[in-house]
Amino acid sequence: MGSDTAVRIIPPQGPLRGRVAPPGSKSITNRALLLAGLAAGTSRLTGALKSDDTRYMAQALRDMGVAVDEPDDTTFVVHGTGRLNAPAQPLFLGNAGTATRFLTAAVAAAVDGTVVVDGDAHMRKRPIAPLVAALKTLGVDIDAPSGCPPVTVRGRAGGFAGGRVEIDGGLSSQYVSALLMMGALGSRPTDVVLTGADIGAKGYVDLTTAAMAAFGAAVSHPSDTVWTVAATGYQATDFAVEPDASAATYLWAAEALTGGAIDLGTPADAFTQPDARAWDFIRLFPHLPAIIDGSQMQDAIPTLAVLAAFNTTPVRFTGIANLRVKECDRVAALATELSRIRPGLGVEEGDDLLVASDPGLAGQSLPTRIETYADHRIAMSFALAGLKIRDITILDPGCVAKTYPGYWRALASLGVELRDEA
Ligand SMILES: O=C(O)C1=C[C@@H](OP(=O)(O)O)[C@@H](O)[C@H](O)C1
Ligand SMILES: C=C(OP(=O)(O)O)C(=O)O
Repeated sequence: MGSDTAVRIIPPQGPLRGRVAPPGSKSITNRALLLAGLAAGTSRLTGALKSDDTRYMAQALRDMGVAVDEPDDTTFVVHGTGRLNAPAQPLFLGNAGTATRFLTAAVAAAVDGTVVVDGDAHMRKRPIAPLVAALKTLGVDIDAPSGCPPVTVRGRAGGFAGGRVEIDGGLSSQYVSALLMMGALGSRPTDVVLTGADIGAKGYVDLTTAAMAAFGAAVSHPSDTVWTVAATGYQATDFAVEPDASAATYLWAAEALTGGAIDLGTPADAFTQPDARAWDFIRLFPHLPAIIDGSQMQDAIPTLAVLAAFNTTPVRFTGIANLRVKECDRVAALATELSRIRPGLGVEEGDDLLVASDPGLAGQSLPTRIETYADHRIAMSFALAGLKIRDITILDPGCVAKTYPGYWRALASLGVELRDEA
């Protein structure tokens, strides 16, 4: 499905039942790919996600001389050499925040030569200045004149001494993760010190340190705001990627909305990713609480916001300011598209999103063409509205390829009828 297509969701007659395993975690796949690429030796990553975001990471590694084989749909075999070559061209990373932020730091310590880290028009609007400033304090020769990609890094493999680096992770926890993964490449230990506002979704930093440990790194966390990374480098290893918790939220919500039973193959409490917390709310549907703090499960907010439209009482989402610097301004997109379904259904109040909620929406015909802003999560979450409301059409459905290329097939396999439209 290309960007000029659309898909209309036909609400199913009854509960959705069946088995759908979500794909591998984007966050974990991109950490594991990078760490495998930085290690000397062969690492086999199984259960991995193959999607736009992970293909950009894999291709960037290939562009820097790392052989990455793909023996099947869920496996990457990475042949690291312990160093990355300067690429002949800028690294093009689409709109993959993880790949862009993680590689910006890693290439400074692993490449001898100039690397331009770049992305598409959306990525060129996503801030990276705090990470660039932090890398400068470590002596890295780096520029990002617009404060967003493209970033030019003049790397010095073997030249990173480690030391102390301060970072404000208020806009993105990915800056913290990027510095941590770079930290193990120093000649001395690195202290990553958090300043400023608290980081959203600290759980992503935990995912980073867990992946680093699997590839032989040693990270201690002596206080809430400090991580110390030993100068170990990375060791190749075989690594199993867990399923994607953010992808799971759409399936949990589809189950809740239709009163169905979808077997994901992984119980909610088995995920280590932050978005799995959304289950604690989804299972309360249609009695979601009046206020939901989204700060620790940000990528699940589109799912919860669409679910909230069918709740018995209104829901205010707080702690979501940095949803404004994701693939699109998700606070604005959610308010606009909910209100396209019914005026006033979603309202922005400062950085909060207020969802008016109306269980009576279910069963109505409300012809609506949902703009998706090239944002996979807007497409996937509004498809859920189409399970209950007739004549919901999702524009640019192909944008789900960023993290869940099989999403529409998964819905179809559960019996949801999808009609392609122009
Ligand atoms: O570290 C990660 O894997 C991610 C961190 C979060 O981003 P921010 O840290 O930019 O909020 C999340 O939204 C993104 O999808 C994945
Ligand atoms: C914010 C997201 O992605 P990223 O920052 O990795 O591009 C996301 O997947 O919702």
